[in-house]
Amino acid sequence: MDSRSVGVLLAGGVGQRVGLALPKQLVEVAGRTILEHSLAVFEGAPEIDEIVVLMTPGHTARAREIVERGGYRKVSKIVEGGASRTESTWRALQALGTEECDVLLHDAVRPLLEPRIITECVAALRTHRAVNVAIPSSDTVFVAAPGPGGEVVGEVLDRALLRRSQTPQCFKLSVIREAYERALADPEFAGRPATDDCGVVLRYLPEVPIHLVAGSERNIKVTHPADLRIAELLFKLAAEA
Ligand SMILES: Nc1ccn([C@@H]2O[C@H](COP(=O)(O)OP(=O)(O)OP(=O)(O)O)[C@@H](O)[C@H]2O)c(=O)n1
Ligand SMILES: C[C@](O)(CO)[C@H](O)COP(=O)(O)O
Repeated sequence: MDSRSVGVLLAGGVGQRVGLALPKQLVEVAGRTILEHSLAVFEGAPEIDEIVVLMTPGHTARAREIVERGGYRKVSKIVEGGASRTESTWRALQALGTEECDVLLHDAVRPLLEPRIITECVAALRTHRAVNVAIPSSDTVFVAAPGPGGEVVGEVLDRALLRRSQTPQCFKLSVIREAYERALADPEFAGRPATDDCGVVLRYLPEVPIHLVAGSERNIKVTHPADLRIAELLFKLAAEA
């Protein structure tokens, strides 16, 4: 029998880099909030049984309104997010309890996620315990090094080996829970946090291979003000296609 699959929408951030009064997931793009675009993708995915939303403190009532008005029946919980992305993930794991399931942790601010990626992630979790979504880098990437007048180009990395992580990042619940329990027990974790959930698994459960599913250039993370315009354009192009 297939496992229950839970989509976790991480929407607990404040959107400091976008710099608006509202968290960016509550900003409207192409006629609806970014949060609602992401909700719609998970609600419409036949592989997803349940959705848990992590929302910025002070905005859970708005999230509930969006969920109720949009009729997103798979949403089982709206939980307050933590002070960092990893804290929000941990809160989501606590809200899920201990019964084994597949967990797909998604940045709510990636509203252009394609259903194909969810399908492939859920399929991959039948044979793998951890799955990431990634794309190759089309830019050359190097390590910046301190130089005489500021930063200079340090080591140029082998681009053929480089990938850019996206979301959803997907795990058996027992795996991601164990990784987080070890991270939270490590006094050094707070001072050197991971920038994504795969980073937590890689550091604390290195014996678990993280299988890769191909992401998409469209699956952008709305991070800076220009990304709102890019997302709008991508939705427009999709509607015209
Ligand atoms: N405490 C946090 C911080 C981030 N996130 C979520 O993680 C995703 C990726 O984070 P990011 O793009 O960094 O969002 P913000 O933290 O809101 O942005 P910023 O860093 O510019 O403040 C977003 O969907 C965001 O809402 C979260 O659930 N809880
Ligand atoms: C999880 C992530 O989207 C993978 O690329 C990224 O690490 C999130 O970074 P952010 O600084 O929290 O936006």
